[in-house]
Amino acid sequence: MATVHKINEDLVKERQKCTFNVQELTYLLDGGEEVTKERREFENILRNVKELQDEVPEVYLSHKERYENAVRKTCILQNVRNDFEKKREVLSPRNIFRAGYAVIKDVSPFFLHNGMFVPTIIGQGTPEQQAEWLPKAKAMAIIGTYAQTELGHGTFIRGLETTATYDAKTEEFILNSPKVTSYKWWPGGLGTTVNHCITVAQLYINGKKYGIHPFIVQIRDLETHKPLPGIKVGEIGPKMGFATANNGFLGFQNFRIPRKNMLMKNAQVLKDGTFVKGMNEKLTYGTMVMVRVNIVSDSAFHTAMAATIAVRYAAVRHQSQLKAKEPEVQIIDYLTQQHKLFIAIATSHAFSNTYTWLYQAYLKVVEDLGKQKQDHLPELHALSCCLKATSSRDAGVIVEQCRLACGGHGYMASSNLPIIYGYTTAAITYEGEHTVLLLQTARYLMKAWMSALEGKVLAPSVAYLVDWLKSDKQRWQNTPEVIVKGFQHVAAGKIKDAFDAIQKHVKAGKDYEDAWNLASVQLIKASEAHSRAILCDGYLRETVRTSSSVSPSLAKVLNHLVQLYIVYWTLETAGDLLVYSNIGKDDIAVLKEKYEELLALIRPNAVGLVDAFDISDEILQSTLGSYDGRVYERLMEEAMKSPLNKEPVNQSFHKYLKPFIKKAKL
Ligand SMILES: CCCCCCCCCCC/C=C/C(=O)SCCNC(=O)CCNC(=O)[C@H](O)C(C)(C)COP(=O)(O)OP(=O)(O)OC[C@H]1O[C@@H](n2cnc3c(N)ncnc32)[C@H](O)[C@@H]1OP(=O)(O)O
Ligand SMILES: Cc1cc2nc3c(=O)[nH]c(=O)nc-3n(C[C@H](O)[C@H](O)[C@H](O)COP(=O)(O)OP(=O)(O)OC[C@H]3O[C@@H](n4cnc5c(N)ncnc54)[C@H](O)[C@@H]3O)c2cc1C
Repeated sequence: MATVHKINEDLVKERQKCTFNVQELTYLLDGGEEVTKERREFENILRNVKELQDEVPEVYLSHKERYENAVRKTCILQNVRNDFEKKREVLSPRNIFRAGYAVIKDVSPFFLHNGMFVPTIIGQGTPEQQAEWLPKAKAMAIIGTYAQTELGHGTFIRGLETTATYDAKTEEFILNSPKVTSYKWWPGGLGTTVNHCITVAQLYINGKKYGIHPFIVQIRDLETHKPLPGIKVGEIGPKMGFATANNGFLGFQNFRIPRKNMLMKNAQVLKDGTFVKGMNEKLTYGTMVMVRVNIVSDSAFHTAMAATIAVRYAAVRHQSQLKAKEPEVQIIDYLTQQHKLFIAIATSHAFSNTYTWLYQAYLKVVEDLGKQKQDHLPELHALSCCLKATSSRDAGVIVEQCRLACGGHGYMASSNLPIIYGYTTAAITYEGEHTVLLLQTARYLMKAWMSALEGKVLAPSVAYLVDWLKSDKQRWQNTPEVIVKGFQHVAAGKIKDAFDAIQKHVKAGKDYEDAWNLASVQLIKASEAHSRAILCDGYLRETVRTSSSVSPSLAKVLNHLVQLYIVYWTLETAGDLLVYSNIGKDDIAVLKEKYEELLALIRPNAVGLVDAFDISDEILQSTLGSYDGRVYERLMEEAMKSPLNKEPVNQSFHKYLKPFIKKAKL
């Protein structure tokens, strides 16, 4: 029987102070009581699977052992999931995603199968293609990944070099990687796990190039798992994080696949080699849009994980005295600590709220595309780019801030903060590099500005540009609504400045492309300001919307959090607001006080707020952040698992140290 430990007394007191119902907030964050129950039930089943408990912490395993252990556990997880889903409805994707952390400390080698392979078959395949591959993929009779990036090109996908040449005689495509730079590089699970992949390649028919298209390719024998003839595949080696994601490389040499393997929901190649264009060639990029939307949700979760660890630790940790002769204080009582941590909680809420509406917008576009309507696609692309970029970047900063807030112990692998950081920082690059995505949004913003100048009606997310052009800047008030308008003014001002900068360079004789490059620092700043305005506006709206359907005590806390988020960003960007809005120095001074008041208001609820994220110890996997707060005991228990502590004297003493010391004595 597992030993039940006493909960740390500080945490007990913190939980007694909480002014709202923690469970009510958990249900709200999960999207309903039923979702929470489903999640807890599944996590509980996993908790009791003995084979999922690691005897040796993953960190002490070799690269190879770590991978093999991850595959072993991922297979068990999949089987448990299949059994669970046989009895009930299919688990929600977010619940599956969360449960994965309880099983594998790092990233699953199946991450890309569920994250991109299956969604691409759904998003890019015809009904016939879906009927052929989806049942096998969903049952994991075939395991796949998404192989787009190459050694030479990741961002500029029109420049990909893998070729798919159509041979009308045999009705096949011939895949080739002409140069070393054409090798696929990065796809998760590709190294040694998957037997299929979606390969994105340049289509050639009768010597003519038709751009990039997705192909479903079997790369390994289903029985022996050996690479098929014409396939060169392997693992790319250790990285900063993603230790068990099994990222791989892949090259093709005259590798033939049947015509039906080109995913043809959009463009098609007919038997005789006729190319039929799709409604919009950018629909080929559809899976990336979906994943960018999901990354906003991932960012919310990673921020919640880091906040949970750091807030609980800050409640348990005592260090230094505020006043002489008084006991050492809980570090959470230092205002600077609250400044580091409470924004982490609020940020997670901001991203969850943003994901809620962004995902609805995504579903609406998918529905519209089904009816051949694509009016909202450019706006969704622009939103998903800047919100992916900003949420992953902010999450990276917040996770690092939480690590710093844990002092030296935050640097321990057993705190789990390094792994969480590895995860969040990877997301800043993958699925569209940060700057590149901000520039995609900037492209949309420049067009929107032009339309605003022409008096056209704009899409809702940029409608503030028209308001800004029409009205004088509104009189400043320190209310959340007016501050959000202030963020919109900053965004509008920066968009105008970037636009004018481009025009200035063009007037001076530059090509538009060069002018764009010369203005690109301003362009990314405009895009960032737009993201912040969208995040604050959406977070405020969602909070107002939900506040009417929750208890008054919870509504009050949610209101504190959204205000904290907005005031924090006002103070962080005060310089911009002074330039572009009517805020005055005195308003900023008042907001500084307001910020301190909000920290004080949130303080009694800090532990309750992170408890409400309801991240189980198995998922958190942190010595510093466990629910019972046994920080020091756990640190010592984990240290004792070090193989170096398994013997009183390590052999290196006899081999090297002893002779070395002896020599030094002479
Ligand atoms: C809860 C569940 C959680 C699951 C989590 C799953 C996680 C999965 C893990 C993922 C691991 C990582 C995977 C990967 O990284 S896969 C590889 C990702 N690669 C990229 O993202 C590449 C980035 N590059 C691009 O997207 C394009 O090259 C780029 C957009 C930068 C440029 O493309 P292109 O050169 O073709 O286009 P232009 O810049 O010339 O623009 C032309 C117009 O096209 C519009 N456009 C561009 N992209 C899109 C799009 N996706 N949708 C709609 N429209 C698009 C663009 O706005 C231009 O329009 P205008 O001409 O009107 O301005
Ligand atoms: C952990 C991880 C997992 C991944 N998983 C997958 C996967 O499963 N499948 C897959 O296909 N890919 C995957 N990738 C690849 C990933 O999508 C690319 O690395 C990413 O899109 C960035 O492309 P790049 O590496 O070519 O960067 P580059 O484009 O070479 O970026 C280098 C620098 O150049 C700048 N730059 C590039 N273009 C421009 C521009 N137009 N304007 C201004 N600046 C520019 C960038 O801002 C950046 O600072 C993964 C990557 C990582 C790190």
